[in-house]
Amino acid sequence: MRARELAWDILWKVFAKNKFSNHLLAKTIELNASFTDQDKTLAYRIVYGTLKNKLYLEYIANQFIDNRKTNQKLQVILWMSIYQFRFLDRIPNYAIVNEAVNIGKKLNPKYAGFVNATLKKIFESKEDIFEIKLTDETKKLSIKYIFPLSLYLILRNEYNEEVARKVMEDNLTIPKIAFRVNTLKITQDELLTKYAGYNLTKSVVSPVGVIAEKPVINSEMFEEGLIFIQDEMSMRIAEVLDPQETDRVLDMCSAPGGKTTHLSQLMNNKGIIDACDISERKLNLIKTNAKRLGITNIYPHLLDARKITASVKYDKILCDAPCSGLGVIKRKPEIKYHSFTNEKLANLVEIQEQLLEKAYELLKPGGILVYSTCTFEVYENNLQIRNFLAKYNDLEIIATEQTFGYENNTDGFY
Ligand SMILES: C[S@@+](CC[C@H](N)C(=O)[O-])C[C@H]1O[C@@H](n2cnc3c(N)ncnc32)[C@H](O)[C@@H]1O
Repeated sequence: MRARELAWDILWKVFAKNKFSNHLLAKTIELNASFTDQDKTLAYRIVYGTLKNKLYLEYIANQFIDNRKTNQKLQVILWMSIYQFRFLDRIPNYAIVNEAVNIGKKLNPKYAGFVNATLKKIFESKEDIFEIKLTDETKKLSIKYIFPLSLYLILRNEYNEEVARKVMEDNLTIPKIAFRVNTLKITQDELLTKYAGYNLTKSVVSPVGVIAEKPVINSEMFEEGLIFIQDEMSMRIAEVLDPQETDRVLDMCSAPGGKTTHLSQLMNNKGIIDACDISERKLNLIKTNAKRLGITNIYPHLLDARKITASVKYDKILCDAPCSGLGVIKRKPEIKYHSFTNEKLANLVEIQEQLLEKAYELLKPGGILVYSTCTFEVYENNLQIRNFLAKYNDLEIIATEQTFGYENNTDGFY
């Protein structure tokens, strides 16, 4: 499989089957051992570039096709070809067209002519096809910021125009490369000195956060378990729970272990952390991560946390609930395009409510519960907690906070 074919395959699965591009890219590249570094870079750039700009690319393509009558597989070929034409230097037009025609031909020999003719028409057009000429201001904003109209309206209704604009602008910025120092092995200052070549700076959001100017995945500091790659705002969650060395802690939805390994770090690798998750694949990542970081006080359980039947009660509980993920669209642009229906929202809200019920049952009197999500959707956040508190008069709220990604160029969290 060649780079563009691979990119098409991944984009198709993201758009048609709600899959996540990072998993698909990692898996497919692993399976294609013959891929050169150049192939990998091109595949990454086309996948992320097309995803990030999809609404704009679609707007351009729709000036040349009837999108209601054109098969979506063909539309994906057009979007990724327009992306290369508009945003990638040094790729000759004939190479873009040839590769696109080959992908079309493989899908259906009849597609080749359509792809060839449409792309030639687009590439030979005047520059003004790239201007957004819509008169409806809301639709124009949606394309300008590459932000689905439905999400813009949710933000506007649930917050206000200013917040909506800032979230939309932020969604186009490049996320920072952030990681957490594993203080079980090294201090933040020691790490900064040892790896000065990475131009590392201290985070202003978390005392163990660090920002790097270049990727740190598979670096020596990563392999040696000195760091955990994590968004800075996500680090705040374990810090807010503030677990102690003698605590018994429950992390209800813990995989792949970002917050649970941080909890362990804050507990000096002492006490007990019961870490549940329903995904076996992701739970295995906790084991791998804990091993790399030198952590031994986490006990992973493959379990639906709503069905925990433990007789023990916990000093501290973290409920980092499954959610709509709208706070992480800067890092995972596909979330914007996954359909966000009322039915899906209602289902998530119900699961979150059931998790909170279980947390209440398992919390010691005087214990502390942190409920967190990576979304700005109020039904999953403020309203969820308001309903929860209304049910029990022995619960007291210590603090609530909704953060948006635009405040510190982080992910958005509740
Ligand atoms: C937001 S992610 C957790 C991220 C994790 N806390 C971290 O910091 O790395 C939500 C997790 O909830 C898990 N999940 C969903 N429903 C669950 C349930 N009923 N019980 C336990 N885990 C669940 C998902 O598999 C997913 O890994």
